[in-house]
Amino acid sequence: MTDSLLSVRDFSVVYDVDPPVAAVTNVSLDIKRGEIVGLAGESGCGKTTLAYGVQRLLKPPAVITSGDVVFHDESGEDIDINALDAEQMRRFRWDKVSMVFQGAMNALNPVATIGSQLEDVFQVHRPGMSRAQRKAEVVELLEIVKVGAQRVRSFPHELSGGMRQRVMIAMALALRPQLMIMDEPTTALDVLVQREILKQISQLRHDFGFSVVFITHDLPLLLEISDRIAIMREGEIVELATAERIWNDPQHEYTQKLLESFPRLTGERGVVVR
Ligand SMILES: Nc1ncnc2c1ncn2[C@@H]1O[C@H](COP(=O)(O)OP(=O)(O)OP(=O)(O)O)[C@@H](O)[C@H]1O
Repeated sequence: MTDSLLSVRDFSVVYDVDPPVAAVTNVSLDIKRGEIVGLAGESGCGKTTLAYGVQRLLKPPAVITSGDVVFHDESGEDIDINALDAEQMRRFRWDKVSMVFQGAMNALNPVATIGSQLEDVFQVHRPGMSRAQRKAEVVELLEIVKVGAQRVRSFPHELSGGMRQRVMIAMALALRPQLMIMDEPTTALDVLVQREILKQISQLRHDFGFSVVFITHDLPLLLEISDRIAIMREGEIVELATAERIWNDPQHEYTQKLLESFPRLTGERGVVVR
């Protein structure tokens, strides 16, 4: 089994508008098994387009103009994502790769309990599961993400933003995927709640062994949580290195500028606790 979980080669996406926007240009990236890769860069640099693109989640006017994406499954099989049909892709997305979207916590159905929404995931993707098994899985998930099983009958509005986001993480975790893509998962939350959730994501990946692609414009946050960080600028990855290296010895001028743009990093060393 290879150490690499997802290999992206020469991946490019253009928005076919007038004039066309080259949102992602020739990106190559390997995500290793069990690692957290941060994707950082200013708004509009192409982070979301890249993350959605590799999962074939983009809609017109987006056009993938080049690139290969291969998923190295834990079974040993290599899955060429370009070659999957719509149904295979749909299954792949939840089973192998799951996603926590920007503002996901507001995507919960307001008139259904969180327990029933979690159960739905199993009903759709594990149709052979009994009702009792589904309920047991939901209880376990709520415990894992520290929402607590007693909340199973709560409606989304009865939970805080942080709790709702934990429910979304539980949903993304439900089918035990090998990769979780998180797009600004904590941006809407206050700093303390954000920290707790980050700690938990880090702990969960140790417990379950999945990899994480963590997207945010918040570089200080990525320095804390990531093993490696890819710095994106205008559709290209300009630097990819360990978090330590990005922090202590950034090579690219743009990375240096980006680090300087965060006042909480330019103060005393050691502001970043890893
Ligand atoms: N539907 C679209 N039509 C045309 N251009 C688009 C479309 N969606 C995104 N773009 C452009 O593609 C580029 C990359 O956008 P993208 O949303 O991927 O960046 P991002 O780094 O994720 O930004 P943010 O952090 O604000 O989400 C930007 O220049 C954006 O304006």
